[in-house]
Amino acid sequence: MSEYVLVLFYSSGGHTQQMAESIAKGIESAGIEARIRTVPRISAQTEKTQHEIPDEGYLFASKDDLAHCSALVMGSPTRFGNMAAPLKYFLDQTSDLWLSGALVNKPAAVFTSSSTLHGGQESTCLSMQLPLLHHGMIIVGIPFTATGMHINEQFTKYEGGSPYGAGMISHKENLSKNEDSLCHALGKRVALIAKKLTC
Ligand SMILES: Cc1cc2nc3c(=O)[nH]c(=O)nc-3n(C[C@H](O)[C@H](O)[C@H](O)COP(=O)(O)O)c2cc1C
Repeated sequence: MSEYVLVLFYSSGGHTQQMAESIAKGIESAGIEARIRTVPRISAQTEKTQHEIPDEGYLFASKDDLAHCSALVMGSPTRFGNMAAPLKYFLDQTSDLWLSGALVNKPAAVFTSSSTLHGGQESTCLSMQLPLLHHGMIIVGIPFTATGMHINEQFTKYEGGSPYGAGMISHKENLSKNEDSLCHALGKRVALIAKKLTC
């Protein structure tokens, strides 16, 4: 079976998706396939349901995508300081993987995009790590030695990115240079750790 890192994200406005794509480039720079998958919006019983295959964009993740990955990088917009419900809904259907220990000892990292600097990026990253810890995954962060995390830059910048995970402040259209560099670094780091753990 081929080795891949699953980049699992939800995005309604495209910012978190940009991060997922940058992280995927970092993963592939380490010589492992990045499999990008999203999750459907949640709809109430009274609303129309979505097709199994989305009309556009990335495929929806299956539980098999998660069960067989070598590592996971998971991202969501910040929603009231926490992950968005569609991603949580996907995770809430993974009890069987928890019971079988399918994700135990696999590396995992998180990322988020929020509209403001103090809008809860860190609480979102930390709370996204909780279910992954329950699954027995090994949490990977971003060291301060990474370009864009240097202490002088952290003191002055109005950008996302922390030791807890990659971040993007979405008042602007695109990832800044530092944010992009931290997404890339996180993807590469997770992929390199996955390689070391599997060989
Ligand atoms: C219901 C809701 C809650 C949100 N909560 C926060 C928040 O707590 N802090 C914040 O800075 N931005 C918040 N936002 C803004 C989004 O985090 C931000 O626009 C994000 O970049 C969207 O990502 P996307 O383009 O990938 O969907 C919220 C947006 C929505 C719709």
